Amino acid sequence: MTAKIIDGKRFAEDLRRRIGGHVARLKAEHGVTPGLAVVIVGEDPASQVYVASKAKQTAEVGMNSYKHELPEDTSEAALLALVEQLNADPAVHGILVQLPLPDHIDPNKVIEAIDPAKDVDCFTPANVGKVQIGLPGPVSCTPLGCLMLLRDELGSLEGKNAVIVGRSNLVGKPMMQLLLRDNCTVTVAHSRTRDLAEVVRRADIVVAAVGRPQMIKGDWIKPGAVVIDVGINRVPAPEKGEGKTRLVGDVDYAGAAEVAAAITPVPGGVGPMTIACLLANTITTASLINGLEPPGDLTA
Ligand SMILES: Nc1nc2c(c(=O)[nH]1)N[C@@H](CN(C=O)c1ccc(C(=O)N[C@@H](CCC(=O)O)C(=O)O)cc1)CN2
Repeated sequence: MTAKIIDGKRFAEDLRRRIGGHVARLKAEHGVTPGLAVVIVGEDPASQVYVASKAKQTAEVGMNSYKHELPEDTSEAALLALVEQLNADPAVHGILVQLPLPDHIDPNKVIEAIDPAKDVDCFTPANVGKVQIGLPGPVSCTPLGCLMLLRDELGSLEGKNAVIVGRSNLVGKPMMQLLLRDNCTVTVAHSRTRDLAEVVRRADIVVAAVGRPQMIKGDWIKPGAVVIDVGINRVPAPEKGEGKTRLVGDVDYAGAAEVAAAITPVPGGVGPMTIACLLANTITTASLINGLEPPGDLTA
């Protein structure tokens, strides 16, 4: 079997087109222009690329984009003051503080300072709880993107055995909630799981979010499974020349593609969905802040 490649880049483009339509309707019918503020502290090169893409794509779909670039030595107090200012700004419907933050800043303190109504990452305790009990609101961007790709591929997920490898607050735990809500039987595996290969072999759906390059081998995959690879790992690529690198996922792509029914590539799979879902969440928060029903096609 050679797996179908799930084209996240194309899916994200289509999602952004739909988001553009929702922005236009919010403006024309309700006089609301959604605004997203993105905050970055420091010089991390990957974070700078992601934040630049977020700001560009926000403007492209017709939203207001506010980018705040703060130096590496910004104090925690100064960052918290900026978050407070954005919480109070009526033009801002979404606030995202790019992670990771420099070591001297406690990310939990910053996340907890964000008004849950504007928490487009869905990182605040209030919004994590809402996802758990199924109340309307934003949903963590990367898991939401994975869910959209899975539903598009499989239709109903009901009764599927889903194995998530990784238990992070960013991906593993919210992914578990979303798959449970779609009536999957969910197993969350992690670094201490015994017989991980055997656990993964039972999965109709594998979500790999462990952060270790190509850790999940092709012969761990059940024939016909759908594989969603969340990992983005930069590894040396001597075949491209000295000092060159390439991106790989958490799954041995070539091996898994021989047995899976469908698989996301890295790059071009889940990554682009993360930013598109951030824009989707901004529509959701802008709608809720203005007393409107969020569009059903943009959320879980
Ligand atoms: N506040 C947040 N911080 C971080 C998040 C997040 O969702 N909220 N997620 C990641 C980084 N991230 C978005 O911020 C992100 C990562 C990767 C991609 C992406 O499109 N990747 C491309 C490859 C890009 C490359 O060449 O390096 C792909 O997979 O095709 C988008 C967003 C951590 N921080």
